[in-house]
Amino acid sequence: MKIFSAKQIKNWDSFTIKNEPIASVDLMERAAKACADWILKKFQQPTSFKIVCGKGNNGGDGLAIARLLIQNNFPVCVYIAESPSAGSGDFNINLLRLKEISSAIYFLESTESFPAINKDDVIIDALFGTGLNKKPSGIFKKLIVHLNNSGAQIISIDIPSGLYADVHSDGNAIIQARYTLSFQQQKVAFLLAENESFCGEVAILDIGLSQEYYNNEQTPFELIDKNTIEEIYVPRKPFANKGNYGYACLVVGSYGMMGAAVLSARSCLRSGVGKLTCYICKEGYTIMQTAVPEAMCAMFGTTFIKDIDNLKNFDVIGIGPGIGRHLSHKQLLQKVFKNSKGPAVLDADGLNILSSYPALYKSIPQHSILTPHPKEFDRLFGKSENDFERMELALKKAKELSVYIVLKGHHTLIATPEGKGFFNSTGNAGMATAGSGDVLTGIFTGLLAQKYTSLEACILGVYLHGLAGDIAAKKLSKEAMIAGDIIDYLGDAFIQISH
Ligand SMILES: NC(=O)C1=CN([C@@H]2O[C@H](COP(=O)(O)OP(=O)(O)OC[C@H]3O[C@@H](n4cnc5c(N)ncnc54)[C@H](OP(=O)(O)O)[C@@H]3O)[C@@H](O)[C@H]2O)[C@@H](O)CC1
Ligand SMILES: Nc1ncnc2c1ncn2[C@@H]1O[C@H](COP(=O)(O)OP(=O)(O)O)[C@@H](O)[C@H]1O
Ligand SMILES: [K+]
Repeated sequence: MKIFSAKQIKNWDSFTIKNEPIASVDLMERAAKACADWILKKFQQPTSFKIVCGKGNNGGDGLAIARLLIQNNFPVCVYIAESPSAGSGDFNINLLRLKEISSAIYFLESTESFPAINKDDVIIDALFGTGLNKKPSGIFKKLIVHLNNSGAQIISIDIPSGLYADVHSDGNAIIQARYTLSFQQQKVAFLLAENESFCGEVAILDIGLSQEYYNNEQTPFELIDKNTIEEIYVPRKPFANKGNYGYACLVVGSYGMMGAAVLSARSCLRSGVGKLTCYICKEGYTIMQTAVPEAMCAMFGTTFIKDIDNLKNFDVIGIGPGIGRHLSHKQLLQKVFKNSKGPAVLDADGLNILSSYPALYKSIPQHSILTPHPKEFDRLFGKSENDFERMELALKKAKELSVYIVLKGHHTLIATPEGKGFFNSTGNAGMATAGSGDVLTGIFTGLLAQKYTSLEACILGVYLHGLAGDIAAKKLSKEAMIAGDIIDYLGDAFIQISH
């Protein structure tokens, strides 16, 4: 699903109004109705709502929601933050409509007029939406702090007030919502870790914006969903033999870190690869042959010997999980780069070694997949001040090096050489456990070996990994699940996407 910027959403809104056609106030009513329906499902009588509105269309939404809740017999008080700006047209229409059925409408002109809020009240935040055009200051800033300090649950309409949709919000006073009810689609700001404490649970409400605009409008950002996966996934052919599904190599593990090797080997095999050889240190031989009998093993000395022969035999090489940081690994990386038939997969200490030798960056095979978590990313490309900056840098570096950068997190970002950013929609905090990343490396390696393109392997890989993690969390809990469980449920994840 495409993710549009605030400006594009505004244009989408106007396009819908003009081409559906629908009056803008009726579109606002549709948005308010979607919010009110969600709220009515969630909250029972006698919840008392305090709705805080600005004077733009976000405030207009708030006024319309107030009317709909009052019509459903909920106690509602409305507070309008005064400002020199005139209310928007649809705000004014909705104010008149509300005045016909309620007198509990108050204008906030100073801190003294701020309402006392009971912890059991539910606040609806309709102060600013995507039209936020400067840092909230003065009474607005104080109001946001007052609402956050109240201890009451806050439902933000469209976006937590004070948060920018497409750029870093640089110290803004921002509403800390328990729920955000946003229209039509996700916003980039919701997908970045730095905004977690503001957005709460995000619900996306369909308000019927134009499909035609959606189809024709270009955007660099997409959220990976079921539809994306349906276009990529290729079912196995009935007459296939293992030669059809590739020969993968994993350069993994070292003394004390054979677990990473085992996890990546198991997940590679469980991703459908035809054949796998693991290059491991000699201390790991028995471990690997016992834990993963399906994988073949080739051995190095204690810390990997300088040469790996026969790398050219493989369709794809994945390197990194558990290899540690040994001096000889520079040569190892060089060998892998030189002998890769196509893209390679680089993870963990593979990336850390790379970051010590920036001169090697330009010899990374084209369209390789780099899978850093934010700290590894910063080591590779320098420290970023915030998540937006890191995201932009990932897009820039992916283009510059012609690689796919999988920046891991809650919504993992795939930055492509074409300048696109795909956010993952599966996965959960139960996956924040040692070894989850090793599992992902195995999946990418397995998918690449099966001739998925790098982009397809990235998209399918992160989605399956997260989905298997979601199934594991459901069966075992986020706390008790471990990385090996993600592998155990990969099969269920494949079954889900293939139906
Ligand atoms: N698009 C859709 O699909 C649909 C969108 N809809 C809704 O419209 C919303 C967008 O509405 P919008 O464009 O009127 O902007 P909005 O967020 O109300 O803010 C503008 C107001 O805030 C003020 N203001 C801004 N920053 C400020 C600051 N720091 N400090 C103080 N004031 C500040 C600004 O004043 P100004 O600066 O212009 O004087 C103006 O009064 C969107 O989020 C969604 O809720 C739905 O109704 C229908 C479907
Ligand atoms: N809170 C979370 N929500 C969703 N996915 C997560 C979360 N925490 C971690 N993950 C996923 O788990 C994996 C962790 O990788 P990484 O940090 O390399 O771990 P390790 O080095 O222990 O294997 C990544 O794919 C990441 O996206
Ligand atoms: K809001």
